[in-house]
Order: sequence, then C-alpha cells, then structure tokens
Amino acid sequence: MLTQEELKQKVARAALDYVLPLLAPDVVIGIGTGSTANLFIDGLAAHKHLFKGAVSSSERSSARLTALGIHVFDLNQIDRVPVYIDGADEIDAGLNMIKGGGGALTREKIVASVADRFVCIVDESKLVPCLGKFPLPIEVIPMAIAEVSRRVARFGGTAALRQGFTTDNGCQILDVSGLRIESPAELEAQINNIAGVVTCGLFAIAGADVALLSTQQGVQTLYSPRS
Ligand SMILES: O=C[C@H](O)[C@H](O)[C@H](O)COP(=O)(O)O
Repeated sequence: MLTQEELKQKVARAALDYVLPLLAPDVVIGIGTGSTANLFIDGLAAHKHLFKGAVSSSERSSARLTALGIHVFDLNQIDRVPVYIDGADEIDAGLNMIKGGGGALTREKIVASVADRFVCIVDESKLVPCLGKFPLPIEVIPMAIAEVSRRVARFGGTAALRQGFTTDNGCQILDVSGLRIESPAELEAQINNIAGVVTCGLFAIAGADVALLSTQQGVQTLYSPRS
C-alpha cells in the first residue's frame, strides 16, 4: 500500500514524463504551488538545460525554482505557456477543481488562463464525486471580508477568515465550508461577481484539460469532457 507521499511522488514523475517531450530552448512552462507541485519542480530541475524557464503561481514556487537554477519570468514578459502543471485540493470527474488550500489560487488561475493546457496532478484522495467537502478558498480584498462572508452564506456556506495569512497579492482568504457544489461553473461565476472578491478557488469555467491521477494501481490519465 503506497502512502500519500509516495502517490504524490509517482504523479510528479508522471508529470515530468508528460512535460519532457514539450521542452525546447524557447519554452517557458507554468508551475503551480503546493506539495505535489514542489515534487514536480524538484524533478524538473534535472532537465533545466532543456528549456528557457518558468512562470510561477506563487512567491514560494518562484523561490524553489530559482534555488534550483530554473529562471523565473514575469508573466508579462511571456507570450506563450504551452503547459501549466499544478495540484488541486479536490477534483471531480469533469476535471472541475477546488484550489487554494495553500492560498495561491489567484496567481494559479492567472497562469492557468495563459497556458495552452492545464495538467492537474493529484493523488486519488483528491478525486470526489461532488466538490465542496474541502472548504472553498476565496481571496478577498480586506475591507470586503464581512460583506463577502454574508453573501456566501446565501449559497449555504459558512466563511472563516484564514488567520495569520496574507496572500502574495496582499489580500486575505475566506475558507467557506458547508457548500455542496452541484454546478461549479455557475457558482464560480456568482462568487467571482461579488464586489471585493479577487477570485474564488473554483476552477470550473476553465478547469483542467488533463488530470494525472495517482492511484494504488498506477497513474491514470483523465481528459476533460470540455476538450
Ligand atoms: O494554493 C494552493 C494550491 O491550489 C495547491 O495546488 C493545492 O492546495 C494542492 O496542494 P497539495 O499538492 O499540497 O495538496
């Protein structure tokens, strides 16, 4: 029986195998945030001579990439990102996700939106029939915390301020529990439309294109019904 850490290592390796054929001297790849993405970064470092560099979804990932000798570009300098590799906190069979457990959701959504392909790397504990057991992170402008909390209560959720945490963008995170998310894209649009919300951690309007799912039986490849 593989541990969750071993499952993460296997999916990080599978992501490397997925990315290696895409690497070329002019290629900049998108890098996510979190423990699974970290394992991918560590494996990628051995191949840094094969590609130009990376764009990153957090200061933490940028620091890790830089320490390993992978050049990190400002996204504004880059026209094309062929692939974005990142983990998730929950994913469903339609490759809709909840992300932001590490608070990096906004930059993750930005880099993912630029990338041609989002490849989500998860162990099987993240696959759920319906999103919402993992509290939904929402990045909020500080002065709007109380109002956003009241507004998400109308969707059946209870918002808790993530204590002692400030995002890379100088904002705060509300973690919303108690949601049963039957229509992820609809809820994503509704929450993102609340004044003061920077973005919510639902990735459904544009979910992953591919998921590499690490199971006890091996790494499975799932494709989005959208693609
Ligand atoms: O903000 C963090 C990100 O959305 C992560 O991708 C997510 O929390 C999954 O992280 P991990 O791979 O550590 O479970």
